[in-house]
Amino acid sequence: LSTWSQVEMGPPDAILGITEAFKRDTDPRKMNLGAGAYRTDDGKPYVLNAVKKAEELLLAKNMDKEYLPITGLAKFTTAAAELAYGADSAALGRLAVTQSISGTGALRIGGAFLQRFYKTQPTIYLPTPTWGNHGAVFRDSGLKVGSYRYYDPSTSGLNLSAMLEDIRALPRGSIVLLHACAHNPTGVDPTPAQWQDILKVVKEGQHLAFFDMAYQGFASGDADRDAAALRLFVASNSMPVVLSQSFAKNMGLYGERVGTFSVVGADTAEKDRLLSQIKILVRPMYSNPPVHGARIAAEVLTNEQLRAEWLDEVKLMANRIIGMRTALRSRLEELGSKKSWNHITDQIGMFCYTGLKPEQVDRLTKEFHVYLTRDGRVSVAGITSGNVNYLAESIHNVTK
Ligand SMILES: Cc1[nH+]cc(COP(=O)(O)O)c(CN[C@@H](CCC(=O)O)C(=O)O)c1O
Repeated sequence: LSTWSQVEMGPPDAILGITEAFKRDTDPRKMNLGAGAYRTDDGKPYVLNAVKKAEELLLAKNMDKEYLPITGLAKFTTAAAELAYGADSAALGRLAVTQSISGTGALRIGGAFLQRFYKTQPTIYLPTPTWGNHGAVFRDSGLKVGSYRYYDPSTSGLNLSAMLEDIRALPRGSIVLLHACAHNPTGVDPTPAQWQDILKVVKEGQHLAFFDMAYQGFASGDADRDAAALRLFVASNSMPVVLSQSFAKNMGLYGERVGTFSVVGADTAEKDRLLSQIKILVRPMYSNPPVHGARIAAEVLTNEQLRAEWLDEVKLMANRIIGMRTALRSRLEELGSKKSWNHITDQIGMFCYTGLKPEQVDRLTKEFHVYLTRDGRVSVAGITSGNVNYLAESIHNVTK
């Protein structure tokens, strides 16, 4: 009898498993609208020019491969924090920031940190729906996981009153996870005025705001605009704020795993204490982070020319996605679809929450070779001018 005979076969990942199924499909019409990874209009992954130039500059420097400090490359974490909080933010001087293994790693450090230092047996409350991996990351961090209402299927928009009601009802001092911009999977973001309402109830409940910012710049094409909610909460200085930041999408550094986790401290002395404990937590987790991606991101963020080019490319990616939203919606309307598709262009960021039912998704995949997650989420980045008509016809066929 093998040592591992009791180990069962686990299910494929709800998101990453879609790409595996897509790769197995041999039909030439196949489309991968699963994982949130940017594709150009010819359907290819995109390595930003700013990133390529940064790598050339790095190569010329003949750098060594020594260990980074536990909290990573300071040149990167400093620049990344400024990007997120704003270069003029009063919080920067008292911010405990560490490099992380992209956004997922930042969430995991955050979960572990809060489990160890934030009250006893804390619960984190996630929007309904939320990114498919959030629950597992925080459960595996030892947190209890709850939820609050967020999306309104009847309007394909935000159910603000329900969200505020649920947050008001949370136990005092709960952890509330908030998507800073480009909500995944719905693409539904609160307006600036709605963020003010959310701030008010988080403050009243003395809750901790855990911002997950995985798409800064990618949502609106404007990095400052996409960070507005985070900066609003930090500037209010009225509740604890922590942030997980990812450069996977906005810098195209997916596989380089580049991100940060940060805690806003009360002052520099507190920042030092926080950092000392984050180091003690990270050291036995993975000791220190990968160097190459952080060097690329630091180069792009601190070299004026590369930074400007990068911001142009982020806007280019965001605009291509917005263009595909418009093309898909108008094609569906041209086909005479009786359903309302306004939400396709009202929603923002990488994803469109189509409202397709799981059985309609199954038909899209089986009959039309269109791959997307069963909740009906479409990664708009996978849509191109070459396949948008076929996609519209396929969706029309399963929703008639
Ligand atoms: C909200 C959110 N937070 C964190 C992450 C973590 O990303 P990373 O920096 O690579 O660790 C992602 C990626 N989610 C998209 C990418 C694939 C994945 O699920 O992972 C997605 O939902 O498709 C998010 O959508």
